[in-house]
Amino acid sequence: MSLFSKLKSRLMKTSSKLDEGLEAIVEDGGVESSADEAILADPVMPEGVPVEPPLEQPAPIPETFAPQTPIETPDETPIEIPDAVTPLEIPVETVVNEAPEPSATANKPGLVGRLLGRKETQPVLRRTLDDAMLEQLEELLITADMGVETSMRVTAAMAEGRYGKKLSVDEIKRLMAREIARIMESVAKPMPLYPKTPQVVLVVGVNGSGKTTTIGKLASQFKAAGKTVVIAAGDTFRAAAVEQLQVWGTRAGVPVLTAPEGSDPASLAFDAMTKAEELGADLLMIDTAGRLQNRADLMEELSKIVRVIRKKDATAPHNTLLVLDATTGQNAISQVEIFQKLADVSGLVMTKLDGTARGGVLVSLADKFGLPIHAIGVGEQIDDLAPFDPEDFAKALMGLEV
Ligand SMILES: Nc1nc2c(ncn2[C@@H]2O[C@H](COP(=O)(O)OP(=O)(O)OP(=O)(O)O)[C@@H](O)[C@H]2O)c(=O)[nH]1
Repeated sequence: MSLFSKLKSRLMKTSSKLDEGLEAIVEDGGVESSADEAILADPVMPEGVPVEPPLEQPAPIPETFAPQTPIETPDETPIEIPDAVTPLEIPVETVVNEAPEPSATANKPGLVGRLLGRKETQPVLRRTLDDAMLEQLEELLITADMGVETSMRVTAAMAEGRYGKKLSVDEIKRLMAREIARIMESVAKPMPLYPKTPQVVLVVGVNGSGKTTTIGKLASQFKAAGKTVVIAAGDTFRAAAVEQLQVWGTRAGVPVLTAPEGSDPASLAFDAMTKAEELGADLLMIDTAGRLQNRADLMEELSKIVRVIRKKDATAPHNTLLVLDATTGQNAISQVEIFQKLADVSGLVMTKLDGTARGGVLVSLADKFGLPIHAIGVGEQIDDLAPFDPEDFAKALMGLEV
């Protein structure tokens, strides 16, 4: 199964919610019209046109992490990621030359066609885009957790130049997917890898958001890329959290450094730095506690970890990943606001996008904060961490085919 098909099947809850909603909206006052009517109404959106304008070059294949020019050591060459980690299944856009010319899409058969028995195009239900319809579309996006502002932005963009025109469900989906992909384009950035080692990755987020699982998945991908990884179980106050991380370490084949229950997480982080240096590790991933009940304590805990690791490397941590749970919907927005105050968040990973009808929250996050989205979690298995591709995501969210 291609990565896109997998993503699409995993995002089914959000897309089917949007699908059902869109059908109900178009049925409400929609009239049947021939398929070619849309072309007359809106020449820029013939059916089958790709969401994005055709690319001259094939789109780059996204990964959950990427080599990048170092901050501190600009002379060193970026690390090369072996092909083993390239998500080979990701389809490269091949639709470039397949978009039919509008005239070719107006495929009502002529006399010869009719004589040869070609069928008339099936009539499609379309509704005229007016204020009432726009309001309904906006509400639908809000129910998928896209947030009020982002939902308004998406519907306003799709309405531009199309007010009073007739639109079908499929046309609305394509217009929306195009706008969503546009909003998310600038935040789709794989996690940067630096030549400086050990690269310290601090992983933050509320308990249960999927930090442990994401660390395990990332460690497994790094390992497959030939990197040496060390994990530090920084949530020393919860034995269950440490055990869970050990399970993931075993799965990924990566050592997990632990400390006795209740010991100082900063001291563990310091020891982990020492160990990672001794082992010549490329990456040190530090799990942290996510108790928001006492924010002052958590802030102190996180800043102490940072202070201590900076004694060994003044540039650390090199990444601070905030892990967010998609099933919390708009609550993820306030989590970003809180963690931005607690730590210097450098990028996001959104988990549990499978099985939730609230996948639109990622669009809202991208629109509101513009923080890089490195990867998305689409299941509980070790390989269920996908690179974030805005176009595939937008299409999957809207239930469209590539
Ligand atoms: N369906 C699904 N479940 C996920 C995903 N990521 C994590 N989970 C599940 O979410 C639950 C919590 O994940 P953890 O990784 O333990 O979360 P945590 O943030 O480390 O939580 P604590 O250990 O309590 O701090 C587990 O049951 C995971 O299997 C995902 O992408 N999809």
